[in-house]
Amino acid sequence: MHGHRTLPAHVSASLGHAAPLYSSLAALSCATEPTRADSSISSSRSRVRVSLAALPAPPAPPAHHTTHPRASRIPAVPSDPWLVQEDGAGQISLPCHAHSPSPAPAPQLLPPPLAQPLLCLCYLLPPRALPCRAGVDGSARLVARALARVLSSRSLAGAVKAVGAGRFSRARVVVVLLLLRLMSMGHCSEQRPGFEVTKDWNGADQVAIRSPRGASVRVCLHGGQVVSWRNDRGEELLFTSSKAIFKPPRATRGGIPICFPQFGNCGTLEQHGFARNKIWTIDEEAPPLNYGDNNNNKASVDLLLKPSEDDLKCWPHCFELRLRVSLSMDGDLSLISRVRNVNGKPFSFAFAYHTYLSVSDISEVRIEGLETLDYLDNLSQRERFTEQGDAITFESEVDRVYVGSPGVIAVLDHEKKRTFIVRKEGLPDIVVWNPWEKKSKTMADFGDDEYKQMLCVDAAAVERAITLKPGEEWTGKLELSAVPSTNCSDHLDHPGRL
Ligand SMILES: O=P(O)(O)OC[C@H]1O[C@@H](O)[C@H](O)[C@@H](O)[C@@H]1O
Repeated sequence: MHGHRTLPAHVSASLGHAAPLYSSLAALSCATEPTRADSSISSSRSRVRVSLAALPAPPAPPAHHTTHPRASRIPAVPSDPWLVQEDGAGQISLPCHAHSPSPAPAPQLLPPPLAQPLLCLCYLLPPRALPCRAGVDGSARLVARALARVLSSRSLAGAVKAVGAGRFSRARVVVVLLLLRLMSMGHCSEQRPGFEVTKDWNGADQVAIRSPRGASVRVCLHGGQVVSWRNDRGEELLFTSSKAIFKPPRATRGGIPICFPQFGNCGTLEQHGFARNKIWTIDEEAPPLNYGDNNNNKASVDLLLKPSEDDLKCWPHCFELRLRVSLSMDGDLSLISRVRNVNGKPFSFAFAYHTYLSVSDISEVRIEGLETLDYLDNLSQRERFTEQGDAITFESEVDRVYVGSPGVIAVLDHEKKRTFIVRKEGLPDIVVWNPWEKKSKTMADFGDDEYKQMLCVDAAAVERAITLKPGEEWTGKLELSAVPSTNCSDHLDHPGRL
């Protein structure tokens, strides 16, 4: 049976904003050449073969697994968010099946006079102009060409002939092409690859992003908290306590809790503010970032927190707190937070990425980049001291706010021969915390000896509150890389690379 076909969700995701175009073309194809859409077609000239034939349907998702509306546009195979696969012989597989929570909408037929230039467009768009993941690895053009072939013919000329009878001057085709290209380029910088949404222990949504090389990050909507960051060998880079309590409204001991709008107990709110205890939402409509964040080669998810009625009672300021969590191809993790004042009057806040780094043994760890800085010692009523010359090492409890710190610091784990490079923007301070033995024993959600395996190094704005006037927005960025210690000097030599 041959009816109008929509593109599989996999393919739609890879085509991004261009997907409706291809769907329409697919519909046209089915209308004109019904037998071809379900069969494998080979082009001996191009050696491109596209198989739209039935592939095994993916297994039904487990009961605890939901697919977010946006995630329905991403591959069913979560380990491949970059989607389009291409083998050495130039073969592209476009699986027909992808589970989608809602029935696919019926495609709209394009009138041939419109379809003709659009088909040309499929052929002519350069990869970068396609606002999609496939564009990142350069295979969008191949997909477009292959699709066009499946739709109608083996060559552009044949395809155009098969699709429409209308005649267009070259100039008109070029104008349409340029317009569409401009439109797609506008979306290009903000287009983000997909992610997978599952449930955590408490039924709260959790977002997973995976890079093709195997690195991954998981973010919990409870707290907007990154709870796991793994490198491409699958090694966990963030610490989470074995005694962590994963139950809202308690903050989870580990990962990267967001401290907002208060840091510590310096204010009237609960310790570290309420953001880490709230349920965030996935932000489908995140506005573009004001400054350049090169999202190519990154997969990301945008989260949003707005104050509830209860929040407004204890902190009467209307805000929007956005968090973009991105994972690069290399496995670097970046967090970009934006706080917008949607209030009628100014407000001030503190902020910190309370980052629990996983270390081999705290006695083997040192921090470079904070030497000679002033710090406020939380263990001495925030008295101000100056760090003396050397890299910071650990022999007892530490709870300090290093003020006016540089944009890049390094945390070296001697035993693991691993260095965390911490880059930050918009966050002048670095908080360093390790509870050590005695305090560990007083913490219900922390193992007695776990202080040896963690070190909190928080990019933060603590000493001086950030003030926003009505309508103003603040941005604070953290980027984390974990590199072999032998390579870390490269990173430290380029402090401006954020
Ligand atoms: O137990 P919490 O609220 O997660 O805070 C842990 C620590 O977080 C650190 O950032 C603070 O500097 C410490 O003072 C605090 O003890």
